[in-house]
Amino acid sequence: MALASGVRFAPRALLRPWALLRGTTLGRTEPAAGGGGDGARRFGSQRVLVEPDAASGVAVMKLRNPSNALSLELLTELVISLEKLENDKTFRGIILTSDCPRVFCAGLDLTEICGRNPAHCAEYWKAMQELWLRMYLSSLVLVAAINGACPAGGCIIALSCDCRVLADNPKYRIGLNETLLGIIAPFWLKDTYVNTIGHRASEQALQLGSLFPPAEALQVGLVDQVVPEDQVQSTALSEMARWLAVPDHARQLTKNMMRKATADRLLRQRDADTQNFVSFVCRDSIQKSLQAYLEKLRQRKG
Ligand SMILES: CCCCC/C=C\CCC/C=C/CC(=O)SCCNC(=O)CCNC(=O)[C@H](O)C(C)(C)COP(=O)(O)OP(=O)(O)OC[C@H]1O[C@@H](n2cnc3c(N)ncnc32)[C@H](O)[C@@H]1OP(=O)(O)O
Repeated sequence: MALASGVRFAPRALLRPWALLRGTTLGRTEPAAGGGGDGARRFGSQRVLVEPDAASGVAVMKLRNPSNALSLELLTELVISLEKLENDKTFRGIILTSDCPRVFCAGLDLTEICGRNPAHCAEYWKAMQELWLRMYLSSLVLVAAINGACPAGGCIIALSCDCRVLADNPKYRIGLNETLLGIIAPFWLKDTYVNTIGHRASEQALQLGSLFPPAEALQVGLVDQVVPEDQVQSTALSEMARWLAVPDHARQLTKNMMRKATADRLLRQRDADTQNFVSFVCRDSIQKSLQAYLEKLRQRKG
């Protein structure tokens, strides 16, 4: 499997991705609902459903994990689906959206880093880096159709796309709220934020752990459009058409020119970034606050 980073990254899950997917439908195709014609075959896995439309060259990728928390399995399945579409010259764009009601993506799956050993935390963080690198540098046009809450790691997934359309619902807030959980966004999340909304706005939003409701997200430039919920998908398709109207080679080289330095910074320090992450999250104090936070989330439900 070709990796965005070259040769250094080889988490067990990605070396044996199919082992994780035993019993799932990844690799199998089935007719899309209401489809059946050319290009209407969907494929997917337990946690990622892909609805490809060969005629338009656009695939809709739907996340369908509980709360779309980024578990190791979800990260792995996302990378595999992305790679599959990247390698198929039929496709020029992906619309990324959620199949879970009210949540686009809940960010890091905190159960992957709470009560786990350092080796697991390292494997998990490398998978997170890998997904970000692949999305951020993807040659395809990625449009995020954000149809639910989008905190922290969810916001990073959205920021890795080329364009963001957010549903106009005050509950669907978006931003990097790490500081409020007592954790710190690593430099590459910070860089992605700065590249999108600028230095001063990022400085404020990161320190305050701001989660922006739709109108404010639009104002600060975190999203490109805010539309009624039932128009998110159609607006994402219109945005996609606008981006696909540009010749691929020119758009791809320009994207690379804009993003490469940010990605290279992580590639140069990937191991150190992993070590920082692991030593930080494995501290007793951080483990205690993660535990308390997870407990709060579980109780809130009841
Ligand atoms: C100095 C060196 C520094 C080095 C770097 C160090 C650290 C870097 C780490 C930085 C990166 C952090 C990025 C992150 O993503 S942290 C995660 C942040 N995410 C959140 O805070 C979101 C928490 N979730 C929510 O706010 C809500 O769940 C919601 C997304 C708004 C959805 O609300 P609702 O629809 O009401 O769903 P529930 O709240 O009932 O949740 C359902 C279910 O899902 C569980 N859950 C939710 N989020 C997570 C999660 N992120 N991880 C794990 N599990 C989650 C929740 O507990 C419920 O579970 P049960 O059904 O089992 O009860």
